[in-house]
Amino acid sequence: MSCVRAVRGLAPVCGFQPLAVLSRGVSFSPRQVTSDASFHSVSFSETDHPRVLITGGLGQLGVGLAKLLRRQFGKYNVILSDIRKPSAHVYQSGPFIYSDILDYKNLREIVVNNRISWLIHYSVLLSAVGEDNVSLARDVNITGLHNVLDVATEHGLRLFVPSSIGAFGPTSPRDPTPDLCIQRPQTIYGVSKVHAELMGEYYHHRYGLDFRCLRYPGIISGDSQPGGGTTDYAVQIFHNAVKTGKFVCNLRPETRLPMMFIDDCLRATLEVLEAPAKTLSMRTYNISAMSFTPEELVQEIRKHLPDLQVTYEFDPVRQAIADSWPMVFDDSSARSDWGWKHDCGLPELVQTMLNFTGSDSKMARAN
Ligand SMILES: NC(=O)c1ccc[n+]([C@@H]2O[C@H](COP(=O)([O-])OP(=O)(O)OC[C@H]3O[C@@H](n4cnc5c(N)ncnc54)[C@H](O)[C@@H]3O)[C@@H](O)[C@H]2O)c1
Ligand SMILES: C[C@@H](O)[C@H](N)C(=O)O
Repeated sequence: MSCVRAVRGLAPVCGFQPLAVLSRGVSFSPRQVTSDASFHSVSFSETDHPRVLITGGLGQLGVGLAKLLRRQFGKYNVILSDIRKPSAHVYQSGPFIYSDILDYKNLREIVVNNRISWLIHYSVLLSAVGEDNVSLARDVNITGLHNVLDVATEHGLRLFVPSSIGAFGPTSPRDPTPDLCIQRPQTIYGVSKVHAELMGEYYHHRYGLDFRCLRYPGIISGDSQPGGGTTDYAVQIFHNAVKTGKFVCNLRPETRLPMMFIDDCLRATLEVLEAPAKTLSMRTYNISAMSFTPEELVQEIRKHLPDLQVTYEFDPVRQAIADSWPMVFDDSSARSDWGWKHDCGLPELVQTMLNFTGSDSKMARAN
């Protein structure tokens, strides 16, 4: 069995609620917003489909999300953006635009000129690279978030910001970790994620911003590389297993972390974005699929590649981060509120990843 499934049909979604609106340097009332066309968000009755902007879209998750959303809403209704140069394939597959999340005016211009109605905020420095450059992580993850919150509020956008298992810390309950509990993360990444959750919920409460947030586990993908996180080993092992038959793991064998296949993660994102507001009892949800240790992953891969050789040389920074994160994620609220259900467990994940990396390396050898 592999982890491939059709996306649910598009349900109609409601527009933003015209409560008091926040604007940089300008304060205006809901009535003024309605009368000023240049500040009015696109309502779904005008277009049928949302107009989507994805920030930080050239990382591990953005290209896959754009592909999914373009299938659902049309190629030209989904714009990828980043500060990096896209590959020829990405550039040819749909609209791409340069956007530095720290440039507020540029962000606003893109939203206005393209009549954006959904903003999906993926720009980030992940947990391990964030510890290498705290000041940049603070800028991108916190100042960038402020820019996105303001532009989304000002223009009545639906805003999705992912959080992470990294939003929890050593004093959180780790097995299982519920939606609501102590959150005292010990990384700049985790601190910025708690900040994003709280700011988004505050803007929802204070200004009516349609903020939606999922706490993703470590995400495993075949056709995109992770960007410097603690869970990266669980992607890299497949590439090494297929190419060289050897892998050096930077976490200890018994380190248990929640993980998810990318297709489940992206589908969850679309589902929560489409969920009628009345089904959301919260604005920030845990989502989960499986939890495993490096040792358990190796055992599962060895069912297909019995000669795989693995050694463990743990990286102290990543190990300390992993030891402070949830081991098992409780996502019962997402399941009961808006019907979240994962498709892919560990055996299916391994089969799917080996199919992908195997065919990928055969193609590379043939070229
Ligand atoms: N991948 C995972 O396992 C995982 C797990 C939990 C949560 N998340 C969250 O999902 C989102 C996407 O994650 P990802 O794995 O694709 O991240 P990634 O690190 O792979 O990609 C992040 C992107 O942000 C871009 N970026 C950096 N600085 C920027 C700036 N100033 N302006 C615009 N873009 C900038 C980078 O160029 C990069 O392409 C993030 O919010 C992340 O925290 C990811
Ligand atoms: C878990 C997640 O947020 C990311 N993959 C990281 O390890 O930093």
